[in-house]
Amino acid sequence: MIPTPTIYKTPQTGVGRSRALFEAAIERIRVAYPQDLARKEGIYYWPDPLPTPTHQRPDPLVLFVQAESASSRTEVEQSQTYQAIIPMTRREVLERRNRERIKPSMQIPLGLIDKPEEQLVDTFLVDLHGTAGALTGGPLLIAGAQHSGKATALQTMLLWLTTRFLPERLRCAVIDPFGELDHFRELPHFNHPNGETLWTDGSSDEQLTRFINTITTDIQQRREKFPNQYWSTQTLSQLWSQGATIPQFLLIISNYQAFAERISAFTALKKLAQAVIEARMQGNYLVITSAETGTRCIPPEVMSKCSTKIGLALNEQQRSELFGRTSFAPETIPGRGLIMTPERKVHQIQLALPVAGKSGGLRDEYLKQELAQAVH
Ligand SMILES: Nc1ncnc2c1ncn2[C@@H]1O[C@H](COP(=O)(O)OP(=O)(O)OP(=O)(O)O)[C@@H](O)[C@H]1O
Repeated sequence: MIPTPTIYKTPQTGVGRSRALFEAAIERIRVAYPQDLARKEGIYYWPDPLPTPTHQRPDPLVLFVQAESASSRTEVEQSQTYQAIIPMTRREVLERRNRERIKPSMQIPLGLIDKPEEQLVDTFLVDLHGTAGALTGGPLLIAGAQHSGKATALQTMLLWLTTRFLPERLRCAVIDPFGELDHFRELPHFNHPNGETLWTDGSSDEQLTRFINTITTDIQQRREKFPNQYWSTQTLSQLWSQGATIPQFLLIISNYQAFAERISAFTALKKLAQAVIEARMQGNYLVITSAETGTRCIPPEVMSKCSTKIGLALNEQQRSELFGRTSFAPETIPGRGLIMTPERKVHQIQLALPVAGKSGGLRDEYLKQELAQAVH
């Protein structure tokens, strides 16, 4: 017989007190009626809350299962258990891609999503390819305040994609004005067949123009080889299975707002973004991050085409620009944000770190070591 939990009346004196009471009540129910027992009796049970990075535990959610043998990790770190969104180590995923015939996919696991109406916490996937129309996938915008987790989200995304796909299956190009993705720069996924590294900080118009020309020429050539109507009967997946090696192409423009003051660079970037957006069916994909959401920082023609938008620690006006007036303010936690789902509902998400580690400095070091592992 399970005792009914007792919830004591406590005078409510403010938000802090009501939250404490709420959490205490949940804790009592949890103790009185454990999840396993509830499941056995066929009772629907609420899922665990989204993992929250704290001072003591800054890395509760990571992309891959952390390999125990990572020799550089401290003993404390090795003994920690992490919630991983992919139930495999990175090495296992690398081995699998060398062994198996991998299909093209721009579904990227980025964290966890809370769906209270379904009493469900699920893997949060963004889908850069998408299938049927707006909001089911397509260009992604990650907008967030400073230090909200934009660069980390890009690192998690790049770690997943470059682990999952061999360089001949995925080509990446990055505009990274603040050097936040430098660790990935040496990966062969950024090498263009013409010998260029598809990487720029965009600090000079000349550099940016060269980078843009290389990409737009590629898009044009792919379009000439495989015109639009061709893709109504063929998919990249079919082409791969017939032995064609056409890589998926991903362009990342990090910190778009950094170009707002440079009119010619801003215009050139807009044209590049539009060219990639229009060539999605031919396997070209776009991800943008920005610390600002206004039209001065992201051209409306680009913003309106970003059918997936993630908002991290935004103010009220920015949230309403992204999600409309109905959205709510999540707690200010690194990697915690909002996303609008295809049903036009706004949900909370927690993004995963690329690797575990007690501090930003250590995580940086571990990420560098991970990426140094052979990719072939
Ligand atoms: N998903 C996450 N889980 C835990 N910590 C995170 C997460 N995302 C970011 N952080 C931490 O928050 C801090 C800021 O992250 P990040 O540099 O990615 O933010 P940013 O928005 O790119 O910042 P900036 O505006 O300075 O470029 C870092 O210390 C990082 O480790």
